[in-house]
Amino acid sequence: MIEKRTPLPVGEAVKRVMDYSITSQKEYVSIEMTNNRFLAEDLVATHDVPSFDRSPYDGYAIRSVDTTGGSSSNPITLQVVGEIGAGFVFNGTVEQGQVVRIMTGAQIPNGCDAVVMLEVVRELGNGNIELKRTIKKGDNISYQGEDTKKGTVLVEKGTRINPGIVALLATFGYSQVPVAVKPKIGVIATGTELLDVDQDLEPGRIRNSNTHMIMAQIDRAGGEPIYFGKLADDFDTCFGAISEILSKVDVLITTGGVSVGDYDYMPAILKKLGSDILFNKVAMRPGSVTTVATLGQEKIIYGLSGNPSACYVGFELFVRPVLQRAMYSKKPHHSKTKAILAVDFPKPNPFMRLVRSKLSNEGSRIHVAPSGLDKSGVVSSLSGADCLMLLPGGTRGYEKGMEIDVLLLEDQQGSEWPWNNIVPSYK
Ligand SMILES: Nc1nc2c(c(=O)[nH]1)N[C@H]1C(S)=C(S)[C@@H](COP(=O)(O)OP(=O)(O)OC[C@H]3O[C@@H](n4cnc5c(N)ncnc54)[C@H](O)[C@@H]3O)O[C@H]1N2
Ligand code: MOO
Ligand SMILES: [Mg+2]
Repeated sequence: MIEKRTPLPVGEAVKRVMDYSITSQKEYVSIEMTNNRFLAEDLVATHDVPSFDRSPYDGYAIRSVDTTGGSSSNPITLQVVGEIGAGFVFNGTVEQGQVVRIMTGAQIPNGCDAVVMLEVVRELGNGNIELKRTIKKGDNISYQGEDTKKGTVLVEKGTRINPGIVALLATFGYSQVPVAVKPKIGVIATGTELLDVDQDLEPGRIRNSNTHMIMAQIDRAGGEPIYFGKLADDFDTCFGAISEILSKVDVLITTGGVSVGDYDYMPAILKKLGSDILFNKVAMRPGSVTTVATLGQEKIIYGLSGNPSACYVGFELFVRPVLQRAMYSKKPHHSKTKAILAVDFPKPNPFMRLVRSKLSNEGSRIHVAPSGLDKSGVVSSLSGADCLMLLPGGTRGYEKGMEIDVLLLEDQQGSEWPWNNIVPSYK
């Protein structure tokens, strides 16, 4: 008799894994290694930027009062008393009728309150310049602190570091940066049919693609995969290997063997391990057989489906947010947005469908279409997928032109909780 499983709504299943959290420690890494890592502390401005008033142009630093009344019919002559490039400071104070030749980035000399660009003055060749206009106080000055003020929290702990954040880290002198330690995730494939990537095809057998895909997904999510190879569908072999791996990692992902087939040993292995099953059936397609179990307070075991598309979706929904939150992210889930359905989905389905899809700009609207064949066992639809359509179940199907929700796979912003208010559209 086949065991009866009760399907859990997708949001409820995600909530169950999120209730069981893991947390990363902090480590310091050199700034060159920080792109895509997660900040383990708030990034606070340790000084004003710029830290001194400076020139945004190549030109002359002047006293605006000296240009009063200046015009094409009343040119003003001023005396050049110095010259500074970026990195140099003019010593002394600029007096009435004097200017300093100044280059972009150099500190404004004492006494000056504006800059005129090189293009608007005439060099008279005798150490003087001529100016045919009146300049206002403050013209062409980048003031101290106009970019950012000392003490401002510029980036919150838990934010994924991007090139702009790297620029801030450098600006404030962080040569060693506090980041979250990457969670280490064990990955293992089960399936007697599986060949290694470098093996030739044999009758009835396929190459193991799932673990390689998942390791790339772990990397994309900011974690560190540890590959434990593949196992044949044999209870004792799988039980022994999985028990041993669990002593080495806090999170283990297995693929295959979670359904009800004769060689699907994961349910029995999880039982013998004494794990608590958070769920073993989710009201979603693909990935309905996705199983998540916990062992004590410390370990999570993900039994992802063997079917490639189901495996992929199971990771993005249930593993990724756990990794992101372990690294202090406040927005650990994929972000959700609206798009216009570009094709019909006439077939109703009792479960929510998560269709691997691609967005495109059509005029002013964003359209979404499947990125390939919408079947759980399909691998080719994954390469072009940048989002998952969310088509709630129990409807009479979906029609081209309807506005639907999609989860963005490549978006770095993330969301706090995308699983509310997913509105089913009706024909
Ligand atoms: N009688 C029923 N049969 C099935 C049900 C069901 O409810 N009743 N569920 C179906 C659904 S839905 C899914 S999804 C699959 C889940 O299968 P398993 O997780 O048990 O995975 P396997 O049986 O091991 O393999 C399924 C499929 O995937 C291929 N596979 C497995 N591992 C890999 C890998 N590492 N790389 C690439 N492809 C892999 C495998 O060869 C099979 O074709 O069960 C349905 N059946
Ligand atoms: O659980 Mo299966 O992935 O629905 O096809
Ligand atoms: Mg199976």
